[in-house]
Amino acid sequence: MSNATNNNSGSLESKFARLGVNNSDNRPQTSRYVPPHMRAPHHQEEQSNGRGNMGSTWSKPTDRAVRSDSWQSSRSDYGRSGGWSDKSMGGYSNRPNFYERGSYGGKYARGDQDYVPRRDESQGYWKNGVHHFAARNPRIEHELFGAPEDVDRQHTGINFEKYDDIPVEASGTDVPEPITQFTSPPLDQHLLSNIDLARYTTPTPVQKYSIPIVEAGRDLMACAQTGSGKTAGFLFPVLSKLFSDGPIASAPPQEGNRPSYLRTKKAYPSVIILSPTRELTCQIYDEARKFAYRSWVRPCVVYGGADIGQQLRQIERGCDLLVATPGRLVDLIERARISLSQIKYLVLDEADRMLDMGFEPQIRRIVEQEDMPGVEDRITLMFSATFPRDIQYLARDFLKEYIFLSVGRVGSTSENITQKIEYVEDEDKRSVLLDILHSSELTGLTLIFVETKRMADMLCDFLVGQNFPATAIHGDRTQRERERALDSFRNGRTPIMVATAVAARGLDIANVGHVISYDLPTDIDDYVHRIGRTGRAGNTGSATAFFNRGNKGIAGDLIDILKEANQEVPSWLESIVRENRMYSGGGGRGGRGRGRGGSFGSRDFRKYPQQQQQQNGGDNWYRGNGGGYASDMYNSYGGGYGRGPSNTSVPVQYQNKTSWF
Ligand SMILES: Nc1ncnc2c1ncn2[C@@H]1O[C@H](COP(=O)(O)OP(=O)(O)OP(=O)(O)O)[C@@H](O)[C@H]1O
Repeated sequence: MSNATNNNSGSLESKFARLGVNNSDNRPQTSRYVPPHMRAPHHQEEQSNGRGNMGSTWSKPTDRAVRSDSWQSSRSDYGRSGGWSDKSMGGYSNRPNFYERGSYGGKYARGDQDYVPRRDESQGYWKNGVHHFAARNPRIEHELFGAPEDVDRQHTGINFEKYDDIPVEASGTDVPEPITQFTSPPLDQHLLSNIDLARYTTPTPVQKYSIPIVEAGRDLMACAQTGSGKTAGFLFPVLSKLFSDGPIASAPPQEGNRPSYLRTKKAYPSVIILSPTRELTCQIYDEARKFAYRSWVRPCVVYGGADIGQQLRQIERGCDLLVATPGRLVDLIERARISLSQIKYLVLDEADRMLDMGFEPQIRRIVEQEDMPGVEDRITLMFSATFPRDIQYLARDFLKEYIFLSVGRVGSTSENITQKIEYVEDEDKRSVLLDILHSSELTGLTLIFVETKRMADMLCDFLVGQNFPATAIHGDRTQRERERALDSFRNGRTPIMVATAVAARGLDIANVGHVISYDLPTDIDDYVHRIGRTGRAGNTGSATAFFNRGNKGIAGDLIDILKEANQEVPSWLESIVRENRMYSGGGGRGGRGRGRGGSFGSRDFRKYPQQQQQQNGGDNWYRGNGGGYASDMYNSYGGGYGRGPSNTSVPVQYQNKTSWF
């Protein structure tokens, strides 16, 4: 213990010295550490002197186009009661206005099964087995694909090619050969033209494998590092097939003998993509719009917290690909506005998070209890950077003969992210944070993760009070506030955002240079996703975590993650883990052990024979129904989830984290 403390105090004191702290100001010192905002008394004066320069080395993100409007005045959207004149009124300015012209109704409007009409001028259509494309539209193209020099678009970074060095493992029967280029063998020509517009030149490893797997009609569970292109990994093969095959030929079921004026306009999408958070759902929708540009496929989006009337009007005009959060989708099904009877592709993105958030009943209802075709008659895809074992239950029920694809170690972080763990006591966190924010090394946007909504508010207020341009995003803010916050972060008006786990998954924001885990999560997978908001698409980024004894449950997993990504492991962290082990009698870790072994491996549970599962002892939750989902990857769990052998019906207990964020 003393070892850890000493190491830490050493580092704090050296910081202290480095910063030239003047101790003679006789301020009451509640801590040995002196916050930067208290160090130089004249500092505040500088700040109040007009715009100043924030009185620090803090500078506007250098590589970002600086808006001509007052940076100071747009320091934060926080606490404002309105006055936002932003035309988009939200973070997704490239989302279409749902009241676009040209409503032509849904797919079967003319009773012609092979006719998907054009719904607006940017929409193509399908007729007599031929895909007719809409004319190109420079305005929409700019809105969807931006310009090459746009700073708020993700550009591939220097390490993009290095993705190819990551080992890939694909298990299952008859795994199709990966492709090497989008053009060999080629994806649908129209999709290729949209990929060109998006300026993608080479597929990432997950795309190289997922494209032929899905095109071969196989189910897939894919796990690849954050920021490595999983979204296109499922969108490309699905859209390519839809573009070349056209709409499903079968007619939707009739609505009985109800008179036409009583019939609701029901949508019959071919693709459903479920995702856990509203922001991620919108982001996937934006990607779908890009790659479905000018085609017959019309993407739509529905998510909670937004006006359902508007979403219904959008769907009424035709919906071939629906991106949805589970709760809102159930709502629309109950209102008989969506039928799942024509679903050909079901995608579950970040499925593990959906379980964490307590969405399992809704997901099971959508997939098993409505009119969705059964597992044999649809293609089901699951994508995430982490696959904790709970998700295997869903896989067992939702997927058939699936291929398990792991790009790199399941749940590992990208080496593009430089990780640093700092020992910081709770009472020192604000000061250390200010230090980091004042550091001249900081470039780009900074995302700060905290555990509670209250803390997000408090920390944001504190930062704004310190003249930092900050905003916050969490589940207690209205959807509109969330979108505004994201928007002002994304475009650099408030280059600091304090967030709860609501922003942890999937969000792809260009130029996030630094992720700070102000509070560490209790689950290592959450840590992996959070830091994955930086270092995306081959770019580099840094992540700093504040660790103290309250986080010791995650220490062992943290060390594994650091070692795997070739990061420096602080000696005090190793001491804490050793101490933990001694304290717990040499047993496993206190937290969610990952049971890693070897330098590379997968978690395809089907690969582990039943006998081996039993040998792992205490956690043999396999099902005796021929599946054999082993748990040896999690052998440090130490039970608690015990699922008796062969078809017992002990309910699985999922930790519901919804209230946390
Ligand atoms: N083949 C490609 N070439 C260039 N850029 C790509 C390619 N595929 C994806 N990208 C870009 O990489 C970024 C990250 O992609 P994406 O958001 O799909 O990652 P992800 O693996 O889903 O991450 P997460 O696990 O955080 O959800 C996006 O900005 C996307 O536009």
